[in-house]
Amino acid sequence: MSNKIIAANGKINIGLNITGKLPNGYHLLDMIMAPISLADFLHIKFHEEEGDLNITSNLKNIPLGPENIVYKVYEKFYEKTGLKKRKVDLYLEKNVPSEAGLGGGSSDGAHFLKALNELHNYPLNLVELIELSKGVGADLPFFLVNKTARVQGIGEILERVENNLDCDIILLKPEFGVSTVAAYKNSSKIEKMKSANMNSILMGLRENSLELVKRGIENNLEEALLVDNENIIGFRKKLDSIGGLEFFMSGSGSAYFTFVKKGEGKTYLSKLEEKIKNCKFYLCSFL
Ligand SMILES: C[C@@](CO)(OP(=O)(O)O)[C@H](O)COP(=O)(O)OP(=O)(O)OC[C@H]1O[C@@H](n2ccc(N)nc2=O)[C@H](O)[C@@H]1O
Ligand SMILES: Nc1ncnc2c1ncn2[C@@H]1O[C@H](COP(=O)(O)OP(=O)(O)O)[C@@H](O)[C@H]1O
Repeated sequence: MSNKIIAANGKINIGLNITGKLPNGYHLLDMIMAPISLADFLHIKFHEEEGDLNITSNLKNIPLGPENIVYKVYEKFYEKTGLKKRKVDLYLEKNVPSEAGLGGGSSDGAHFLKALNELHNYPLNLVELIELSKGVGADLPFFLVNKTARVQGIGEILERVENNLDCDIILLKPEFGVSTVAAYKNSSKIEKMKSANMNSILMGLRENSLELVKRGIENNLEEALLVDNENIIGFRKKLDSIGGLEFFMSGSGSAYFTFVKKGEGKTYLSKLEEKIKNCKFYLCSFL
């Protein structure tokens, strides 16, 4: 038997353009994704004998059976490799809020897949891992590389990019969630979507220029939700009324983030806590 504790970090999307749609309904994307220090922890006990995966967690509002992303990865890994299923006990210590656009569940799944592949002495290479994980969720391939990257395709085409942005990140998670499916569905209601300026974002990340990064950010999924999602419309209004800071939605939301100067995160966070109610705040950094 072997025990492991693995950090499964979250991510933020820095700019998200929808560039097309596949016959299967999935959308083609062009976005920057960056790993952040906020993380879940996978407490894994791998047994010698054959068996099944048993998941427990500190959270009660996520599925702990076959609907859990980690369970889906477990099934697919053994199906693909043909190896005998190991008995595994997993305690999922959740810190990344769910339905936030921070990739919480996706990261759990991708990190568990890497641990399974290592346990069995690497039967799958990175291309095979990406192919397998993409079938579980579009956000999983990013976490297999887990470095700041330009992400295209449905989420499986990854090109690492330089990220020298030296700042504190404040995440804001309002108490409501957002359905990723609804966000994508809504995008077809918009004639002409704004477009994130990837060159400005990439240059800003490379040159550590917050200005260049912020100037380039647009998120087509936020634009889509602003069509008729009352929760997002109300929260966006609230954020726009706060002077001095710019807020950006991560992925399909409902979490937003803002960049502040390194070391000033705590001060800004307490000011925001006074101004915005029914919202959780997280101070973190790029990983
Ligand atoms: C929006 C993004 C941006 O990074 O992240 P989150 O906000 O979820 O963190 C991802 O595209 C979400 O990836 P993920 O959450 O893994 O999506 P999946 O489970 O694969 O798909 C859920 C549903 O979202 C839609 N979907 C997802 C990805 C994609 N490229 N096109 C889509 O249209 C499909 O309707 C799909 O059935
Ligand atoms: N390991 C997991 N952690 C969190 N949510 C999970 C997990 N497995 C499945 N889910 C389900 O996936 C959805 C949100 O997944 P998550 O990746 O946390 O959100 P997002 O993709 O918006 O960042 C929720 O409906 C939740 O019930």
